[in-house]
Amino acid sequence: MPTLYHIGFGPEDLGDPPPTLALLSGDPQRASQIARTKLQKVRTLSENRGLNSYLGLLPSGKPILSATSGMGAPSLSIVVNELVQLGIRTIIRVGTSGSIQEEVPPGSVVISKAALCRQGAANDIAPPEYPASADPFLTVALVEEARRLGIPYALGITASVDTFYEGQERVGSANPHLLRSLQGITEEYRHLRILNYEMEAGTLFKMGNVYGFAAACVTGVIAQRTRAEEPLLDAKGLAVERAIELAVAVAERFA
Ligand SMILES: O=P(O)(O)O[C@H]1O[C@H](CO)[C@@H](O)[C@H]1O
Ligand SMILES: O=c1cc[nH]c(=O)[nH]1
Repeated sequence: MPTLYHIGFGPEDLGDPPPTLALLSGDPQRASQIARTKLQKVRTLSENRGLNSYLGLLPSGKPILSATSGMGAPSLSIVVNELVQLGIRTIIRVGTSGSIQEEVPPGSVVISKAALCRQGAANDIAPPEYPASADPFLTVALVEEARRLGIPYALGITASVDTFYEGQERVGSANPHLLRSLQGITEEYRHLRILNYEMEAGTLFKMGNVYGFAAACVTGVIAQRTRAEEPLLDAKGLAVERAIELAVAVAERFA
């Protein structure tokens, strides 16, 4: 098999034994942070299109990938498809999200057991009503590690949508008109006990169920939508560090 077109590396780049688990960040800087701070003997596989991918060893010596999905489901779907073609069988999304519940504070993490998947790309993979559910074993492991490490977490349902502004009911943006169908949607989701907004988990979960790989998602909470629309940069560092620490601890158990 040649180099995969978008991710920019192929089977011959993966070493022996090749990794079967990938930590997948939306942000290439986070993929790099994971590699730099948590892995040993790191090799940059590609920085094609900003889809930075790193191969490295966990402290136990097991190889994993730290890769980038880019923002949103279309980009994630391409990266995940190509990673699975290369033999990846476990994917943990390490992301950021905005809380819509008062009791899920910035700086904490959300472990998604399933997603409300309002994402167009996912409809090319399975019907809208197909379950966007996370792998139960990975998800329980994330909860166990959060408890062991003393990381504040919430376990629940995530809303995965296609847009950061309109789809997450942000009104203070360049768009002067929020569709009537989106006005009040956050309040409705709050009553449905959805915890947070982000932009990839639902499609990742559906892909996991259809393709037959294990998928999970942990996101650091960087916005409190019960109070404001803007991301809180002061909370971001800790939230992301916690999400990374959890994902790496679970990777040790599943790689
Ligand atoms: O921080 P990442 O992993 O990119 O995740 C979140 O951040 C981006 C929006 O700011 C979207 O990709 C959303 O899902
Ligand atoms: O509010 C937020 C924060 C991060 N990512 C999102 O998609 N929404």
